[in-house]
Amino acid sequence: MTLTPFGTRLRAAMDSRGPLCVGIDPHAALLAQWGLKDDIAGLERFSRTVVEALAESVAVFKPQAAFFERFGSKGVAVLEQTVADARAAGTLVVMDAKRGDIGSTMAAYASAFLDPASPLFSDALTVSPYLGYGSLAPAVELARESGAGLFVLALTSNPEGAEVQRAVREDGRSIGATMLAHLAAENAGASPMGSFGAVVGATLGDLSSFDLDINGPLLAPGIGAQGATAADLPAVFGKAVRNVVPNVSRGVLKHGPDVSALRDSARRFADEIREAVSA
Ligand SMILES: O=C(O)c1cc(=O)[nH]c(=O)n1[C@@H]1O[C@H](COP(=O)(O)O)[C@@H](O)[C@H]1O
Repeated sequence: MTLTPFGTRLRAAMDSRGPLCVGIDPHAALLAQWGLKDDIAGLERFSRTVVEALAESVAVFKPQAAFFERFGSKGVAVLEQTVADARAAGTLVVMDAKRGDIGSTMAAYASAFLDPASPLFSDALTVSPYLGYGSLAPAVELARESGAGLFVLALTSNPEGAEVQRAVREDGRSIGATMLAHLAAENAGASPMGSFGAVVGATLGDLSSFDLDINGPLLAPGIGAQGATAADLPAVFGKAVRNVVPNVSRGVLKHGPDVSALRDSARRFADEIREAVSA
């Protein structure tokens, strides 16, 4: 089965729903705050509530796999159901599993998340290129084949990322800039945009020294709990802001379990983003 390329599907979703991506991050502290137990039933209720509240309004959900994996196989079953429910409701799913390995093993990670026959098949997957961008080739190949996408960690939102990502190579280019250049090459010629995105934190301040014009999506975590705001987006991303998919997890999720409070919060973020991006 081959889907329409992820970049095309994402652009359509961004145009019709706005670009907001809500993270499904069932932190133990959030389960407690929602009055749920830190167990499978709590995890299941949390995830179902987020999908029911927001599946019709947001472009993308990004479930964070670790919060499900910590419950073992039953947690992974909830993750599968969450992905299936979200996709059945017409919302794109970016699986945040941050996979990255030597090529032969990367092929197995790719088939786990990017093969349409897999129970965990998602529209896109977050991947780490720090075993070398080339080690991601099996994932790039399978994504092209199935119509899925990737988000490659380029400039992450956390302060610790700089020691790797801003390190400068012999050719004078930073590692982060090199990842962006690889993605631009991957997306060359794609229209309306390619399926190979970069993760670039909204927390990073002025990024005008980086070429963010990769003809692909820029997943931008950091709004809300990590301190960035929607109003920061134009200053951080410049002209590339049109391709930004801002992610908010705790900033929205803390308003649950009340469905209308979750919806109001996501709507507020979406409005702020629209205002900032169109200004
Ligand atoms: O790949 C990611 O999604 C990611 C990359 C990054 O640089 N920073 C980052 O925060 N994330 C993820 O984005 C989400 C941010 O969550 P909040 O800080 O609660 O909005 C978490 O699931 C992080 O794992």
